[in-house]
Amino acid sequence: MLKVEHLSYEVEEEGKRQEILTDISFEVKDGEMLVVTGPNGGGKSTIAKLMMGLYEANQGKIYLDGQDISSLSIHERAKAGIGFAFQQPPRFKGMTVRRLLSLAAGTELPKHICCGLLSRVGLCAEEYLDREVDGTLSGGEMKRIEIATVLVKKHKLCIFDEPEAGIDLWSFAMLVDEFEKIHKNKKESLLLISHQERIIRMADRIMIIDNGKIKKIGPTEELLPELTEETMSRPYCMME
Ligand SMILES: Nc1ncnc2c1ncn2[C@@H]1O[C@H](COP(=O)(O)OP(=O)(O)OP(=O)(O)O)[C@@H](O)[C@H]1O
Repeated sequence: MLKVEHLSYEVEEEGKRQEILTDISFEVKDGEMLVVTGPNGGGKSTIAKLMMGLYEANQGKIYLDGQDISSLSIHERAKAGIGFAFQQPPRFKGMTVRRLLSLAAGTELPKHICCGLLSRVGLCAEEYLDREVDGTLSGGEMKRIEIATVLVKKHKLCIFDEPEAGIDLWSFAMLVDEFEKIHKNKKESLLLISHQERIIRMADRIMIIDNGKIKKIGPTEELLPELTEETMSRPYCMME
């Protein structure tokens, strides 16, 4: 289980301190799917980056299965069982897709396993295995390859930051199926940041982040009607 207690994060810009997140506390239980949503700039990606270890919180603690992981590096958190896919995946010149998948798996993967993984995210495997993970891949291709690096092995917690961004409708449907499978298996917990109604509907619970604070957190059946109503009356809107 992931347990987050009183997390705050601030940055310094031109000598002025700016609070990005204030007193964030929540849990993701074993096998649970928590979807984080809310207006642009609210602080969702910052939460994901704090969980991954890309940023260090100014205050608060993060526990994974009771272990305090607050000061562990990205690498150590990955070893502790956190898998993550960024909103904008990094590119690695000189590294092939097959090598990247093997690195994520922690073992040299045979061709048929790599092909199976790429097919799960809607990529025609043979075409991509020897491609470099560099600027020649489109945003949507890169995004799907990164999602495949999370699917490559079991994690205690998988974090996906806006997996829908830049993905075509056909591939998106396949990704939703993958998330559903993980969710039904109940062997991994899911923390998904999304604006997509299909993903939000799959959640066990929803957390709405607005202006650096938890605006609401609760069961999907309770929050979804409110969320739908609210988005109709303000500019923030969920994608159907
Ligand atoms: N290092 C930083 N320096 C200054 N401001 C930052 C920094 N990181 C994040 N911010 C600001 O913090 C706020 C939250 O950003 P974040 O990316 O977490 O929002 P978000 O909810 O994920 O938004 P979106 O839905 O657009 O992806 C934004 O206003 C952003 O500009």
